Amino acid sequence: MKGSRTKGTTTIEVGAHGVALITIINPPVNSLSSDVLSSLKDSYEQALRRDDVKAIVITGAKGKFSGGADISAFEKVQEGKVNEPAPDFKLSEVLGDTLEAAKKPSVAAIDGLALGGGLEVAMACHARISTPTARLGLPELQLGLIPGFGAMNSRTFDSIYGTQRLPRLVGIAKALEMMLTSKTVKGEEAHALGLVDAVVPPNELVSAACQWALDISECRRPWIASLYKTEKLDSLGEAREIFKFARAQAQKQAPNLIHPLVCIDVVEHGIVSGPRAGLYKEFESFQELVRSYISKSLVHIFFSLRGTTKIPGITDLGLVPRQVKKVAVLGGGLMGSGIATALILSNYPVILKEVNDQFMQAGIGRVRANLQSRVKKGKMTQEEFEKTLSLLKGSHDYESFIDVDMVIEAVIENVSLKQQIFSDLEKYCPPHCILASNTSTIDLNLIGKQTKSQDRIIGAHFFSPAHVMPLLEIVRTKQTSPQVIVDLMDVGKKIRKTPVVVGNCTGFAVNRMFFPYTQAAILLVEHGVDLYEIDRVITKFGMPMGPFRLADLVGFGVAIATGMQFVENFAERTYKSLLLPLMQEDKRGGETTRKGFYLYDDRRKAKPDPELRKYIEKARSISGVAVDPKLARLPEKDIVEMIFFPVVNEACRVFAEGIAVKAADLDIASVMGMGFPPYRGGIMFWADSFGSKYIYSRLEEWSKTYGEFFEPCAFLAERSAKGAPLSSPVDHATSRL
Ligand SMILES: C[C@H](O)CC(=O)SCCNC(=O)CCNC(=O)[C@H](O)C(C)(C)COP(=O)(O)OP(=O)(O)OC[C@H]1O[C@@H](n2cnc3c(N)ncnc32)[C@H](O)[C@@H]1OP(=O)(O)O
Repeated sequence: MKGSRTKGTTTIEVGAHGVALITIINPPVNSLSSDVLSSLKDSYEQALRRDDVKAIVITGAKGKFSGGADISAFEKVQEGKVNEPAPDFKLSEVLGDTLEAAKKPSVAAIDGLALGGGLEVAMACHARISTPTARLGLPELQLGLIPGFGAMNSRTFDSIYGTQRLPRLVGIAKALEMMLTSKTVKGEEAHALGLVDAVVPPNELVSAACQWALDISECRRPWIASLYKTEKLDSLGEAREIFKFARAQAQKQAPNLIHPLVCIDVVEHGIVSGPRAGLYKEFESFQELVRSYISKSLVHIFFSLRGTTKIPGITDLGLVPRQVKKVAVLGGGLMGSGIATALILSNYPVILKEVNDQFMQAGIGRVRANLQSRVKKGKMTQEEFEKTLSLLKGSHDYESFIDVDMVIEAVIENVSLKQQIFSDLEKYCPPHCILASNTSTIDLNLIGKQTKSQDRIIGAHFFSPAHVMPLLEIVRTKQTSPQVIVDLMDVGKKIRKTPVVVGNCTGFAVNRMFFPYTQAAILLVEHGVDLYEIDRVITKFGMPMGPFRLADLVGFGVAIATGMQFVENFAERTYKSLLLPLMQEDKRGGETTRKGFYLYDDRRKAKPDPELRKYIEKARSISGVAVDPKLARLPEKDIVEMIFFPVVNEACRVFAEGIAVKAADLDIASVMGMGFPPYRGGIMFWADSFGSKYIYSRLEEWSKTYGEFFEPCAFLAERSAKGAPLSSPVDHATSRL
């Protein structure tokens, strides 16, 4: 699959007017594989040699300029399969610019996208013409890299160098913003910034670019080498201030990441010491970064994200998703209203059903508030607000369900209530209608037990707030039909969620991984680790918040109810503690009650509470646990391991049971559902950086001292005995899929 992307070519066509049109062809995004680059260099040299060519236009086939360097090539470097970048890189090669210093002018004709190396090629041309909808950007930082195309391809097509050209075209501050946020700009904005020279409709793109190239060659327009432009550059003093501010921002936003700082250093070096020195630094830094753990992790996440939609036996059957025209959501609470918001934002007409008018109005009110907050943030106009909200209709009965194509049930986690609802749905909805439940823990077979519609029952597990969180856990039972899975995946994609398809069990994949996360934290606290220290260390590790701050946010009611499901189903590995119930008894229910593990002021700012000691001591005495002096002085590294290795242990069980098709799906589920830092590659990828033997031995050691909660599972024992990675495919899983 990834291998097929390394092909590709370019074509060259010389028109009567003397312009050579070079087209990059490498579907689906015209990535710059080494084959494409060699061919680009050949075509370019041919154009330079030919007497009938006065000027050159570079474009991309099928309305896409280029999605940048071939990311699978980085993966090969990272896996040690190839030894690129070329070790025989010489500065003379840098000086021998292929594009910018050539004797004939070149113009980039940009439609669709010009990203990363794609934009770098365009910036090395002497002018750029784009369509209004084209997206231009340098998103390399998302892959743990810096724009450094020349470094990667010094043998074939050298001196493209994005970190040096973008500041000279759009100014230092805007260039840093574009690189550090990886955000793209559209044609018109790119024009206003000076990144492109003209914006034209798609059907005029190539002819306008050809004319522009001729104009340059015939001296009617300026011949501009962006590397040597200076008018957009600030004075050195101003530039230093911009770099200082950017560094402070980068450190604040991503304290664990080095590559944003490297990017700033490289840009600064080019400004202070000149573009050539900047180019050399870019090359050196790129070589280091491409082999870094962070880049490996982020490249792994890039492909794993796209891999979630490839499910053997489902997505390879050639099924076409059916059109879902109308959706009903049952329950207007926090989840139901969030789901309805996500749907109407993507233009799905939605019926929101509640038990009575009061609840229905409250549900619609929540949707309205969700949309209003978008208006406030400038993400939506008032007119769009009205139009979007008009897609939502309230109802208290099932009469209007006669023509819905999908129902998503989002009522409270009560088995008999859900069973009743699904029996009703079977009666009122058309026979093709998809019957989905947003349950976060309950077995779907139980929910659909009283129906004959098991083949169209499916889990659509959203994460709160549902209109914001990017993950959609799609749960299939053994009876769910492949067509229904494909339909829900399609709706998921349309509402901009990443769907991860998992098997049916209590807690599915994400909540099963979450369960030991909170449990381990409570166990450590009862054994003497400071609660706020745990949250601090876990946040420093890269989670959006620590386990206790999260419990406050979710609310103790939900946390206790979910916990009960796990106690019932996985009693042997549950650490039983009364800490949460004791606090709840005292009306400390988390953030909504202004008191949980933290105290909250009017602006929801969390503050530690010394009072907590009394609850911890009481819970400790009920559990019969004594403070372990060793744990009271636990180093940060051990806190991280004692919290996350139990999560790895559960992820291994989920994988071994076949709940997840591949380990990479658990990486995505952990990143998008739990907030696990993407630059650590996801839970299984991170675990493999320690090795199965190490994790197994640590868990075994702790299980002897602190009990069954830590006991390593059979899968971990087996992988450890073989010294095998945890993420290698499972051979004999008793698949639940
Ligand atoms: C040295 C240089 O400075 C470094 C670089 O240039 S690094 C590369 C910079 N470019 C990027 O980061 C862009 C990455 N790609 C994207 O953001 C998106 O794919 C896109 C906006 C181009 C297209 O999005 P979308 O239409 O939703 O398609 P998407 O599903 O993401 O991609 C389609 C296929 O192209 C592949 N693909 C996309 N960009 C690719 C790339 N640059 N290299 C290799 N494969 C790529 C995807 O893996 C996917 O493959 P699959 O069908 O086998 O799963």
